[in-house]
Amino acid sequence: MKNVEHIGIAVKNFSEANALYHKLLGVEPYKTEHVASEGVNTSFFKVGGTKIELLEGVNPESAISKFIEKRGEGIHHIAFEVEDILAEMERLKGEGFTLLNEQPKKGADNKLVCFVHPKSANGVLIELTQEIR
Ligand SMILES: CC[C@@H](C(=O)O)C(=O)SCCNC(=O)CCNC(=O)[C@H](O)C(C)(C)COP(=O)(O)OP(=O)(O)OC[C@H]1O[C@@H](n2cnc3c(N)ncnc32)[C@H](O)[C@@H]1OP(=O)(O)O
Ligand SMILES: [Co+2]
Repeated sequence: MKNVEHIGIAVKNFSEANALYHKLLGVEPYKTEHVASEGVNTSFFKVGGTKIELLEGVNPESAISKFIEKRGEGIHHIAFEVEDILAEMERLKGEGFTLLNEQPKKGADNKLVCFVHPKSANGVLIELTQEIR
């Protein structure tokens, strides 16, 4: 694992949350992206060497909508950047973590991603990300 690539924050109102983080961080999001496969709208803010990813669910089945329904708004996941996602998935499986996808899938911001179940990681949803080269 290289660095914390982003922190994902679940929000109810995307435009209000973007305005708030703009005020908080003093920068505009450098990108917004709809990811249909996850049922989310995302926006990304650069902060130091990492990023904040705001996530809004666009349908009730989205992981973000379910999370907000159960637990309210807030930190949803931590994403770590990896050099070789397949190798890292194998390593984590070997260490007893529960992976939520068998194969890397396309995430936002030009990344391949894989999630680790929060129940196998002290209640924290972990995302592995590898840049698509
Ligand atoms: C935009 C793409 C990508 C990127 O490029 O960055 C993203 O970040 S997408 C982000 C959204 N996508 C995902 O989160 C995909 C992975 N998540 C899942 O597969 C599911 O959300 C889940 C983690 C398996 C939970 O789904 P499910 O079991 O259907 O939901 P429940 O509501 O029943 O939850 C079960 C249990 O887990 C707790 N939970 C759920 N989400 C989280 C979380 N983010 N962090 C910590 N705990 C979480 C939930 O509270 C339930 O616990 P109990 O109530 O104790 O049973
Ligand atoms: Co993410």
